[in-house]
Amino acid sequence: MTSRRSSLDASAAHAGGFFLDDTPTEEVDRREAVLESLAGTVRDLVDAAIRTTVEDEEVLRVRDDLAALVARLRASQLPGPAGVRFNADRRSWNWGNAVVGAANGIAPPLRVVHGPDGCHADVRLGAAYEGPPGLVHGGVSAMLLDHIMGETASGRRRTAFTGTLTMRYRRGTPLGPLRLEARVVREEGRKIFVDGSISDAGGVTVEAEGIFIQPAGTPEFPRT
Ligand SMILES: CCCCCCCCCCCCCC(=O)SCCNC(=O)CCNC(=O)[C@H](O)C(C)(C)COP(=O)(O)OP(=O)(O)OC[C@H]1O[C@@H](n2cnc3c(N)ncnc32)[C@H](O)[C@@H]1OP(=O)(O)O
Repeated sequence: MTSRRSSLDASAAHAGGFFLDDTPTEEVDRREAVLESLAGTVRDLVDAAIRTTVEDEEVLRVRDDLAALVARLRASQLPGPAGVRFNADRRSWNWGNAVVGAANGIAPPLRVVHGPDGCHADVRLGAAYEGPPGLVHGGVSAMLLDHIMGETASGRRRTAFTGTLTMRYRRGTPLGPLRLEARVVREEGRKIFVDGSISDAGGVTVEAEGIFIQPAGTPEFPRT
């Protein structure tokens, strides 16, 4: 088995909280597709584990099989979290991210679409995201909005951290298909004010207002 650490870790040089990594875009794309397919199966596993009704003995056999699979993946590991990396092409990848991480089986994952008036994402949340019966956990709603609003503030050209996030839960958000939207309302110096929402087929379920801050001294790139 080939270890990826040599190219995806040793080449990385720390740069302002992000990692400049010299892995060629083609190799990043290939590895991402492989990890993404694994994460999809892990996601399916999480849902299956929550909803299984098979007998106890079978659950315990599956547990043992899974422990053996985990040991195979542990044969070669990064020393810590995956971090955020980018290369000279400005191809960035954050495979462990809690919301969009391609390798993260507990990320929904959100696929954020950047448009001229803001960002949106369509997502289907299943049993793993339940809070009240049949409804999305309020913290999950906040997490997803935090991410899409942060990405909107960032605009793929600067770093923007959440300073303040205010949520208004108008009604329960049902598990199932949902749309998230976010847009920049205004900017004041390093502060970026962003509105966001989650909707189901019946309209808005959660509204949010956020103040995102571009940390002092961090670079701003031209829009792509
Ligand atoms: C190319 C790159 C692409 C990158 C893509 C990445 C996309 C990722 C998307 C990820 C999305 C996920 C996102 C996440 O999950 S981000 C993770 C969650 N957030 C954090 O961990 C942030 C922690 N906090 C900090 O790091 C600092 O406190 C920050 C950076 C926020 C400000 O520290 P800084 O030292 O810079 O601040 P300053 O004192 O110079 O003040 C500057 C101005 O800001 C105003 N202010 C300060 N604090 C707050 C506040 N809390 N609310 C409202 N306003 C605040 C302040 O009054 C002042 O205003 P004014 O007096 O000038 O009017």
